[in-house]
Amino acid sequence: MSADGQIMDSSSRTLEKLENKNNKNGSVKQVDGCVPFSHQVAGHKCGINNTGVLQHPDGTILKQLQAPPRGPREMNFYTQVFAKDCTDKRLLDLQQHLPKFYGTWMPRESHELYLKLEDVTRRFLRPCIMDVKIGRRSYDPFASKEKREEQISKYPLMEEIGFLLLGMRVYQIHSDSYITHDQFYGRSLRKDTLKNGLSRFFHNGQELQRHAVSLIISKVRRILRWFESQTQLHFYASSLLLVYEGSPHTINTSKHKPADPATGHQQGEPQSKALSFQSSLTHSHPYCHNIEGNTNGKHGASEEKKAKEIGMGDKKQFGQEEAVEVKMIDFAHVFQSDSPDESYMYGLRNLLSTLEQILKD
Ligand SMILES: Nc1ncnc2c1ncn2[C@@H]1O[C@H](COP(=O)(O)OP(=O)(O)OP(=O)(O)O)[C@@H](O)[C@H]1O
Ligand SMILES: O=P(O)(O)O[C@@H]1[C@H](O)[C@H](O)[C@@H](OP(=O)(O)O)[C@H](OP(=O)(O)O)[C@H]1O
Repeated sequence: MSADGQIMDSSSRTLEKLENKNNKNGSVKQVDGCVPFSHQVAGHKCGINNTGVLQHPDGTILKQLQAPPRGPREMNFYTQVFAKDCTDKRLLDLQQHLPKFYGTWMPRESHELYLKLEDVTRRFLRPCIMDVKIGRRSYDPFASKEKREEQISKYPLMEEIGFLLLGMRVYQIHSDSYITHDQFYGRSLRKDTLKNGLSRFFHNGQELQRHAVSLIISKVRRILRWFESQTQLHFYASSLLLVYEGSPHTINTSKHKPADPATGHQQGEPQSKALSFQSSLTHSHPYCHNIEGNTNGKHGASEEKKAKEIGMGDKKQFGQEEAVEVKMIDFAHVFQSDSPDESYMYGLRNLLSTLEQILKD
């Protein structure tokens, strides 16, 4: 559902309205069937219980508009790129690198606005997810001195490295659980530990998922090509969301396709070729700080449930392309320009060369 309306300043009150406080039984009452999105690995957390991004019952995700100017800027960006009458070839080309945008959404009893977006993790059974901030500066040209200093102090190496791991979640085959790393893990990485730090994202506890690395490299290269072809936009403090399938299960082309939340029409689906990520072992890394509970039983069942929900039957099959996803997200600081976005491209190139190094080892 789309909702026109005045853009409101975002605040922690929103989710209090959206998701009424715990009732006497301790359970959380949801409004409009929306629940906290379980695959968020970074970003602002707002509302009660520190909930951040929400998931709509139709499978899309809802990102609350941030306070102006950030929220309206992000909304305008999505609106411009996905405008039905858009004829700008560069923007049309950009669409494939973004989550699909389904307009704005408003809870029934609130005037708070949300962006309604494709869930990039949706088709995966056990999505391994990483959020990487790209660029040499994580503040925009209009940032105050304080903001600049604050951002620089968080990761002084940003200028030299050009990217920062903000968070990740990696499925571990043996334990049927996820390892997570937060922004402090990313900030702990130095030039000499960056490659191993990044490689943790591709390690399932048994082996390095080399195939996922190379598929992600090709998708990042495509995004780089888009940047090389355009001079009209500059992206600051924007991220790449990298996703690959952590489940060892493959296969079974579905007869049923998930519905497109915008149209109710069925969406495209993964093709039929099986994919197995096979590779050699890498070293373990000292920064692992959190292992999410064993997923046996609970998550095993939810994997099956999800497979059914997304119409994949008991198992899932990916073509090469569909086995990974790389999308640009977080557009609160995108500005018009008339020159190439050298800072973002620097970050992409360094990310690519670090990924290539991982493959060479
Ligand atoms: N379209 C999407 N599909 C799946 N997950 C998403 C999507 N958009 C965002 N997320 C999840 O939500 C997190 C936060 O998103 P995003 O970076 O847009 O929020 P933010 O609050 O603006 O971030 P920041 O605090 O870095 O500015 C991401 O790290 C990712 O885990
Ligand atoms: O990673 P952390 O420590 O959570 O820091 C936040 C992160 O750098 C966000 O990217 C930034 O939002 P912007 O990119 O939109 O500036 C936010 O600024 P904020 O505190 O001003 O919201 C920071 O607090």
